[in-house]
Amino acid sequence: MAKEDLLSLTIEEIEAIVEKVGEKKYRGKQIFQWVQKGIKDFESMTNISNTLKQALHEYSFITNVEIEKKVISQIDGTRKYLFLLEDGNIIEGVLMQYKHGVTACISCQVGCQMGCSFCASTVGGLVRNLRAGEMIDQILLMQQDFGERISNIVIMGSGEPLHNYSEVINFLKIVNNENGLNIGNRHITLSTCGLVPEIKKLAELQIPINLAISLHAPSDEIRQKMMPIAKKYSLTDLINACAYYLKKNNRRITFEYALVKDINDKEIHAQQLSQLLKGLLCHVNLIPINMVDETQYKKSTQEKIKRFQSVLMKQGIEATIRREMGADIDAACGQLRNNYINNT
Ligand SMILES: C[S@@+](CC[C@H](N)C(=O)[O-])C[C@H]1O[C@@H](n2cnc3c(N)ncnc32)[C@H](O)[C@@H]1O
Ligand code: SF4
Repeated sequence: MAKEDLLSLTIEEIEAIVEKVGEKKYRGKQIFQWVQKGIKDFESMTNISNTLKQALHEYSFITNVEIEKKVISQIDGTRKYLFLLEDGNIIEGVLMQYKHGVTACISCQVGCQMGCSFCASTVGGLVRNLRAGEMIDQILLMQQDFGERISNIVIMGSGEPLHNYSEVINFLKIVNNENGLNIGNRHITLSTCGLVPEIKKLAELQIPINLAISLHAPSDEIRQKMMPIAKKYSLTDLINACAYYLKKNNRRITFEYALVKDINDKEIHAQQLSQLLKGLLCHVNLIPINMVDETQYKKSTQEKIKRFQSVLMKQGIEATIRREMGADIDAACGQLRNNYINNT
């Protein structure tokens, strides 16, 4: 039997293991509390008997991610981390300090298969999915390193969360548990490039997380040039899935729109976008595109971005311009990892 990763399991799943080896069910909760505190060895679990520790050794292990490198912004204290997984793979995480608390941005896959033309995370393709425990450990490590409670999570590092659906759902269950990190669903944002069937599946679960859709284009034609997923699902399919999500959850959806010079940043594009989103309970987050070595895209000017915003606002679509965090350590998402891999 393959050993189970305790950090990837819910209390109920650990209870099942504990009962299988003839111990009392409540021990499951105690073990969950230890692993979710970041304890990595069974010996430190002081309220667990030696017999149970022996059984845990036999049937399970605890994920152990390590910090490989850390860069701290001199401007706003934003921290970028490279994490080393047990199989030698490298992923990225970011910690940002806001007035309303500390936010952790985590990865959900090593690399990404989706092939968006502006994104550094997809350059080497998808290596593998992360387990829920590997997502939890990124948060535990950043929290430990920073010394303050992380109150918000964004699943916006490398990878497409809805392409690693079941482990991401497990992660949401675990991170929300009051015996563990206890981060409320309303403080969690899941960002997706728009996998339509999975958006509908997620809608059915009615978990009150924030959903962000990486839209980036007002028409199928432009979106297909930027994001291969747009060839599989049209904007009509995507917007219908969002409407279904809203019907089930009644929580405002965020649309992310990275402005690229001359590609999607003209007034006509803002008009088209307003038409597309009319009537939806939503908010548009305008992002100056981060330039990635591997692509030819250029940033729109601040003036153009402001004009784009004002067209949306005039049409009644709420829009904000994302504040850049850690501008001095600004490596676009996935870029830090790529540079590291290329130079080692
Ligand atoms: C790296 S993705 C991970 C989550 C998910 N795969 C998605 O696409 O939403 C997080 C966000 O970063 C955006 N992004 C990726 N590359 C970017 C770039 N070069 N400049 C600005 N935003 C970028 C994505 O479009 C997405 O909105
Ligand atoms: S933007 Fe998201 S979906 Fe697209 S390649 Fe990057 S990580 Fe993958």
